[in-house]
Order: sequence, then structure tokens, then C-alpha cells
Amino acid sequence: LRAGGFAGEIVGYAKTAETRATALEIGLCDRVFDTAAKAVQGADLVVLAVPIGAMGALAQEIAPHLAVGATVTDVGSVKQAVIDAVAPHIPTGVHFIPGHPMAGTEYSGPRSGFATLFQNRWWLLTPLPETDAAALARFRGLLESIGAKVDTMDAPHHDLVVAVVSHTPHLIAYTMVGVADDLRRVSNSEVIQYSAAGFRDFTRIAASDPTMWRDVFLTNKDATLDILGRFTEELFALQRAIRLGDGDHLHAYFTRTRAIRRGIIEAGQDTAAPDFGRTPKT
Ligand SMILES: NC(=O)c1ccc[n+]([C@@H]2O[C@H](COP(=O)([O-])OP(=O)(O)OC[C@H]3O[C@@H](n4cnc5c(N)ncnc54)[C@H](O)[C@@H]3O)[C@@H](O)[C@H]2O)c1
Ligand SMILES: O=C(O)C(=O)C[C@]1(C(=O)O)C=C[C@@H](O)C=C1
Repeated sequence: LRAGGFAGEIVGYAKTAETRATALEIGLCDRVFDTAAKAVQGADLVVLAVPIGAMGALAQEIAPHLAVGATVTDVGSVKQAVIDAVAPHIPTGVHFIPGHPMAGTEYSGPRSGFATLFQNRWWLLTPLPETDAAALARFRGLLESIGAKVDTMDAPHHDLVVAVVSHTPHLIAYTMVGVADDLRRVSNSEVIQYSAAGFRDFTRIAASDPTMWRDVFLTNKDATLDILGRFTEELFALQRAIRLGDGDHLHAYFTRTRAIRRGIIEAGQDTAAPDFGRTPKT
């Protein structure tokens, strides 16, 4: 926000004194409070950035202390579950705009943020039918001031999209690293020593925060199971092709996936999100 020219005051709350002290030390916040209730008093914008399973209780705690006209948003990776948990606590006169920045790393904690994290990255918003248009436009402008690209969609669609582009890939990375760890015939040192970029990326992803990702899968259950079911079917088809020596099947499949990747690069969309399947197919 500061790098984007924001001149207002940034205050923070975190559970532990250590996190609050770090946030002050590195200049993440101007002031910190030891309760969320105190931190939100008089705030124009409140950003909930806790694991999805903790969002509802936090919203309940801050609700009586929110200023009329304030906007509450969140950065949770699943949207319908956050709406279900948070929206009932939002008082009349306070705007709730659920959001999800499609940016992050495998690291957590106050030292893991950096000023360019959101530059040229999508920030997906899932406003409710009753969301105030002026509040939405104001928040959108703030996100654009920090370099984010903003898109809006409804929460169920969001949850399906991220099941494809983020949640199921994480589960696959967790599994692949678990498989490598289980395979006693290949030592861990060999895995580390010989892993090329592909597997190394899997291990990076598999180092992500366990609490955050437990909550993602518990709350985006249906969409993740849907995509995982499709993934498993494709995997079995490829497994069968390998067993039968069906080179044509493998070649055709890999040709199709290569074309998809090349299409993304040619469209200049390498770091951007696809259009989420909303463009009508011709
Ligand atoms: N890390 C990413 O790549 C990424 C990207 C986009 C969205 N998100 C979402 O952002 C949210 C926060 O993730 P993060 O990566 O910033 O995690 P983080 O660990 O850096 O921060 C989460 C904070 O929440 C606190 N917390 C945990 N339980 C709490 C509770 N019950 N009450 C109050 N505070 C509690 C933790 O102490 C921690 O300070 C999650 O909902 C996640 O889905 C993460
Ligand atoms: O690069 C990473 O570490 C991430 O996985 C970031 C990532 C993603 O899947 O793209 C992870 C979860 C979030 O909800 C948004 C972003």
C-alpha cells in the first residue's frame, strides 16, 4: 500500500506479541493492537487475513466495533465458505466485499510479504448481490493502485476455478512429495540431489502452510473432489496407455497440453489467469 502511494494509517492485529512486534519492526503497520476489536475501531477498510476456519469467529469478534460506512474484505482462498461464515456478522451500514489475491508463496508470517507481491497479479472479488457499487469501485481502485488486476465473479464459480488452478495442483504436489518420501528405494538425498525444476517446484508447493491448506480442502470440498475425480480419470487413462504401450494416446495427449501452454504464452498471459471459461466457445 505504501509503495502504491497510500497516505493513510495502517494498523494491525495478530494473536502473538512476537508477530505484532515483527510487524512494527519491519514497518508493516504504523500501530498494532492486542485485540482485533481495538484494531478495527474507526477503520475505513478492514482486511481479514487468517485461515479460513478462523474467519467466522474473527468477524463475530470485530462486528460490534466496525464503523458505519467501513468496508470489510478478506483474502481467503475459498469464497463461499468465507461468505457463509462472515456475512451473517456484518452489521447494517458496513460493506462486505469478499476477495482473493491470486498471489502468494509457500511462506507465512509478517516477514513473507513484499511490496511487489500483488503487482500484475489477479485479485478476484466475489461481491454479493447487495454489495454497494460505490464501495466496490473504491476498493477496486485501491487494489489497482497496488498493481493488482481485478476481476469479479460469483463465489461458487470462483471456488471451482481455484479448485482447477490452485487447490487440486497443491494436493497433487503434496501427494507427489509424499510418494517420493515413502519410496525407500530412492533416498531422500537422491531426491534432493537429482530433482530438476519440475519436482523442485512440487517440493516448494508442498512446503505451504498446513493449517491454511487443511482449511482450503475442508471448505472447498465439492469443487476439489469434482476436479480430483476428473484428474484421477485422466491419470488412469494415461496409466492404461503406458501399460498397453499406446504411444499414440500419450503423444496426442501431450500435444494437446503443449498447445494449451503455448497458447497461454502467445496470449501474453503467462503470469495472468485464464478467462475462467466465461468466454463463450465458438
Ligand atoms: N499464502 C498464500 O499463498 C495465500 C494466497 C492467497 C490467499 N491466502 C489466504 O490468506 C489467508 C491467510 O494466509 P497467510 O498465508 O497470510 O497466512 P499467515 O500464516 O501468514 O497469517 C495468518 C495469521 O492468522 C493468525 N491466526 C491463525 N488462527 C487464528 C485465529 N483463530 N484467530 C486469529 N488469528 C489467527 C496466525 O497467527 C497468522 O498470524 C488464508 O485464508 C489463506 O487462504 C494465502
Ligand atoms: O505460488 C504459490 O506459492 C502459490 O501457490 C500461491 C497460490 C496459488 O495457488 O497460486 C496459493 C494459494 C492462494 O489462494 C493463491 C495463490
